[in-house]
Amino acid sequence: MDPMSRPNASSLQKTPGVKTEKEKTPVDKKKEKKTSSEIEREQEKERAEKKIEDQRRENKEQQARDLPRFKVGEGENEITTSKDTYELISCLGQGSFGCVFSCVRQSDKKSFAIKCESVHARKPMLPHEANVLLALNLLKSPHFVEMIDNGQIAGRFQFVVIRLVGQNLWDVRVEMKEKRFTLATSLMIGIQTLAGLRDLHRKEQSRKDDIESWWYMLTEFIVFDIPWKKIRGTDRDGVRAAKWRLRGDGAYMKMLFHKCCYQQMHTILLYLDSLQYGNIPDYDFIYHQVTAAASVHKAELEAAPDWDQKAKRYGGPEYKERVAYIVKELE
Ligand SMILES: Nc1ncnc2c1ncn2[C@@H]1O[C@H](COP(=O)(O)OP(=O)(O)OP(=O)(O)O)[C@@H](O)[C@H]1O
Repeated sequence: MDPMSRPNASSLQKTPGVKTEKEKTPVDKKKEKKTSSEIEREQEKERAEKKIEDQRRENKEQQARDLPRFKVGEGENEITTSKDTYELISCLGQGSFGCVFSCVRQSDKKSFAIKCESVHARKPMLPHEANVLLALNLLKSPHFVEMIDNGQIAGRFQFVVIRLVGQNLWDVRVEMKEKRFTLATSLMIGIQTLAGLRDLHRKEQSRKDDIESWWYMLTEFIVFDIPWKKIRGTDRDGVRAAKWRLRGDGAYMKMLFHKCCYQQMHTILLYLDSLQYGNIPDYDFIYHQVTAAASVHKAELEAAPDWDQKAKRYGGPEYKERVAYIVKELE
């Protein structure tokens, strides 16, 4: 034996946390002894998981290849429909299912946004979104962008051309000082998004659920340091559990809104919990709770929003009460 390879005292030293043969109990030994069918099952599971993962990756790569291969000044930077040609200018963002570009309509040089989705998307969303936009455009809702054109590049992607708007609220908020909105702006956003949901809910069934999501959005704006902020992302169950705690734990809810708006936000949540899935929520009641919160805390809803301090006052659409709830019109 080569003396260099002979085991020495140090190589036989026990690894911390690992039991020696002598220390192992019968249960430990049983655990170690996997039957061949158990090993096979495990290997099969691993192979199946890898296959799913590979398919997912391939599908994503395929989708990326389908979308416009855009590069400023070169690449694919024009999309033509039967109505017009749109020159792509820049990439505005990527959603969960495609990408959005700013573009210029060639006939009149007006700017728009163009939203594209691969025809290989696993759960196509754009056709549904286009239908919803069309219906909302018929209703002339000021809370949704106008869709002016749509089409498809065969085998590659489908697209809608919509009005170009400003940055999304998330990005606007991140750019704010302290990354948060003032109470007045938060409540004003609450009112506008509530009115938007009310318009949207003239096609839709999930009204209660949507208003509940709206409530959590507004809570994040008002409270800022929400308990589920740190667990956002992958841990959906953690977020759900933290949100549900608000329902059963009165003290927790009070603590969350200890600075302001407890009364009104609590009333809205109790009201939402009293609704059934198919009920049409009383949007005006919720609106009155938000305006009550503004008045109690002296938040001026007519003031210029945080992102537009040059404006003298808020210039967006106003919440209209007692709007007739026309469900039939779109059916
Ligand atoms: N009409 C538009 N005008 C200007 N920017 C837009 C417009 N539509 C979308 N964007 C930008 O593109 C980004 C992606 O939009 P998209 O609608 O695909 O996804 P999202 O609404 O952010 O998320 P999700 O994929 O969950 O719906 C938006 O966050 C926004 O910054």
